[in-house]
Amino acid sequence: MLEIRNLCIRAGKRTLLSGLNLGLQDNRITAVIGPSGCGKTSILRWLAGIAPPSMHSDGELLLDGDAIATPHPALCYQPQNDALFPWLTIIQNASLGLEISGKSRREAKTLVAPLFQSFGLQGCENMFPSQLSGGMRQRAAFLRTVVQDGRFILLDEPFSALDAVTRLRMQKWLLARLQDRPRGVLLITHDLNEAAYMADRIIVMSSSPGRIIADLPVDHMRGQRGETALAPMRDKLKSLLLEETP
Ligand SMILES: Nc1ncnc2c1ncn2[C@@H]1O[C@H](COP(=O)(O)OP(=O)(O)OP(=O)(O)O)[C@@H](O)[C@H]1O
Repeated sequence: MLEIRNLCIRAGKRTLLSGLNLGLQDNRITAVIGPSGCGKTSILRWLAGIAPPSMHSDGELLLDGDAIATPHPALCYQPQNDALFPWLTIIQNASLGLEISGKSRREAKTLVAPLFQSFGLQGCENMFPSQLSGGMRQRAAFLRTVVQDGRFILLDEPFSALDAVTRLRMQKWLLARLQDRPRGVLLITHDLNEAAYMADRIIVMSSSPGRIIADLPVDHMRGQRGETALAPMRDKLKSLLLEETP
């Protein structure tokens, strides 16, 4: 269990978050939705230990009841922008997290290479990020994050740059991967259908300052949610967000 306790974030005189508490269960997908600017990315950056110096953060992070410092090897983070290094090839970028965690370059490439096919990146291994489309770069960043196999995976709009079919393919890939290797996932998304389709639990946030206004369990089994299950949840999320957005 990963627990955020009493997280306060300020940027200058502005309070973004004031006393946010959130527990994330192992092996569950928790989606976070909320209006633009309510602080979703700021929470993830804080969890990843990369909050910008212009923000002042205060709060406690506990893993199985013990306070931990960040960055922490149990937490893998995919930022909203792909953050690929332009001077590294795609396979070098995708292997980087594994290398940082102690794998040899060869070992890391052996683990990463077989996934290029499923990610639609076959043939791009030795290209540089500037030679790829935005959607391809986002998939490379997603690949880099999931292969690290952290106990908790923090995803900030991981599929936002993908076309509808590729997005669905990647969502299904992640669900299948989690079936084989259960992990806790914190998924930030603006796509209400994605939240309703993928998550076991959906947190709805409001802004100024950011706070949790709803914490909704999703009853149906992941990956087996047809339109009759998805539609009422989407409607509920939409009405909650409409109430909160001026
Ligand atoms: N480096 C920074 N320094 C100061 N303020 C920042 C910084 N980055 C973001 N902010 C401000 O913090 C607030 C929250 O931003 P954040 O990116 O966490 O929101 P968000 O909910 O993820 O938004 P979105 O859904 O648009 O990605 C915004 O008002 C933003 O302007």
